[in-house]
Order: sequence, then C-alpha cells, then structure tokens
Amino acid sequence: MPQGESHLLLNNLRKHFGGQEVLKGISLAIPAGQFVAIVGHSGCGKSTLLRLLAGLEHSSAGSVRAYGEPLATQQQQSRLMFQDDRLLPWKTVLENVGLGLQGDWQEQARAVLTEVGLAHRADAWPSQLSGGQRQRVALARALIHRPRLLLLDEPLGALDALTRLDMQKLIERLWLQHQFTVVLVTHDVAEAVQLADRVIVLEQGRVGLDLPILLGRPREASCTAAATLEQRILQQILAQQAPEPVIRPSHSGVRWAL
Ligand SMILES: Nc1ncnc2c1ncn2[C@@H]1O[C@H](COP(=O)(O)OP(=O)(O)OP(=O)(O)O)[C@@H](O)[C@H]1O
Repeated sequence: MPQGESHLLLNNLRKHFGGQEVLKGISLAIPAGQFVAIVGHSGCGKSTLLRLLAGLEHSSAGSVRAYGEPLATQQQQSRLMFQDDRLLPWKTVLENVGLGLQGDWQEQARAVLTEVGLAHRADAWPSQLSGGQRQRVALARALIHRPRLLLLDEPLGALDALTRLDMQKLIERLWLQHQFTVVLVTHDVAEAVQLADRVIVLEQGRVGLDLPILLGRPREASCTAAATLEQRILQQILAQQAPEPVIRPSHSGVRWAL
C-alpha cells in the first residue's frame, strides 16, 4: 500500500486526569494510509490516546496535527468505532447507517451495506442481528462518511473467535480498497500482527516499542515470521508491570479503584 505523506503528527502529547498523568509525551508520525495497532497493559492509556485522536478529549499539553492542520479542524474526516455497536434499537439497519445524513442517503447506505455483506438485512432491526452483524452495521455507519481516519477501539473484543477472524478480513479488505489511515486499539497481539503495518506498545503512557510489521498480505496467522513478531511484542509487554490501579477516596467515604 502506498504510504508517504504524514497524516497524523503527534508532538509530545500529554494528558492528565487530575493528578494522574496518563499520557506522558507521545510523539509519533503516522503516514497516510498506514494501519497502526496500539497494544499494552490495561490502563496504560490506549483508549485515552484514541479519544484524543477522535477529539473526544483535549490534550493537557503537546499537539496533534492532521495533514499539517490542527486536528480539531479535521475532525469531520475521522470516525470512531467501539467494542459495543451503539446502534439505535428503534431504527432499522439502513436508518442506523444513514444516521444524521440529509438528502438522498438511502442509495449510499445500501452501497456500504453491500460492502460489509449486509445489503439483505437493510430492513431488519438491530435486535434481529448477531453480534458480528451488528458490528458490520457499525462499520458501515463509519464508512458511509468516507473517513480518511478510522479509529477502532477494541471493536472485535466481544466477538467469538471465528466471527472475529471474518471481521479482521473484512476490515483489512476495506482498508486496502479505500486506503484510509487506521489506528486500532486491541488487547490481542495476534490480531495486531495480523492486521497492522506497525505495532506500538504503550507502557504507562509512553511508547515502549514501535515495531514495523514487514509481512506481505494476505497474511498467514500461523506463519513463523508472524509468530516471531508476536513473541517480540509479548516479551515487551510482559517485561512491564501492569499499571497500579489508582485508589481514590470517594465523597461517601467508600474507596473505589479506577
Ligand atoms: N475521564 C477520565 N477521568 C479520570 N481518569 C480517567 C479517565 N479516562 C481514563 N482515565 C484513567 O486513565 C488511565 C488510562 O485509561 P485508558 O482507558 O486510556 O487505558 P487503556 O489502556 O485503554 O485500558 P484498557 O485496556 O483497560 O481499556 C486509567 O487509569 C483510567 O482510570
């Protein structure tokens, strides 16, 4: 896949919540069209980083530029997909895909449903679909906007293993076809190596490893080169202690863990 121009430039990005510094100076250049996976211990700051890229959080310091412009001016070109599909149960599949669109959106919505293999369920209700199908609808709802940046926050985490493999193939196919930039947060190191051009290990808010995945496509999950890369990433993660949960006193006097 051709990659050249920088899409995202993160410069010394920091984020704290109260006294807790969650991102401690992240600097990255992400070329247009690159597929980046972010892995790391629970609580190391992966979702916070993604939420900053989606414009759902503001950084405490540092900057993110998209195509040379402040990220905030480019936000309409990105879409975020979560582990839960966030479909509206009182709207049909087609209406969910066209949510918020004006004018003659139905044809476009049917076209993206075809791309995700669900054109035949356009008139179904979300409750009539399987978990994998609902995630396909969520993907179609993102794709209808033709995003240049697709942000994926563990979107396959709740799916069974076979559905997950199907979804991985679908995401890879659509990415190759449309050439958007992807930032995927995942707990699954094999999934990261299977899909990404580059895997970043976050360690307590810092980049601990930035590893290019120089494997051809389509990829064989069981090939030795992939297994070696997975091993390298796992070693890096396991060498780090998981972040200590932050215990804060609540107003009621009960202590709770973040
Ligand atoms: N809105 C918030 N207010 C206060 N603290 C927050 C907020 N969002 C995240 N945090 C804290 O920031 C830290 C990093 O959270 P984040 O969700 O980014 O981690 P993560 O690596 O995505 O974890 P996981 O893999 O478990 O989803 C955690 O300690 C979390 O409690």
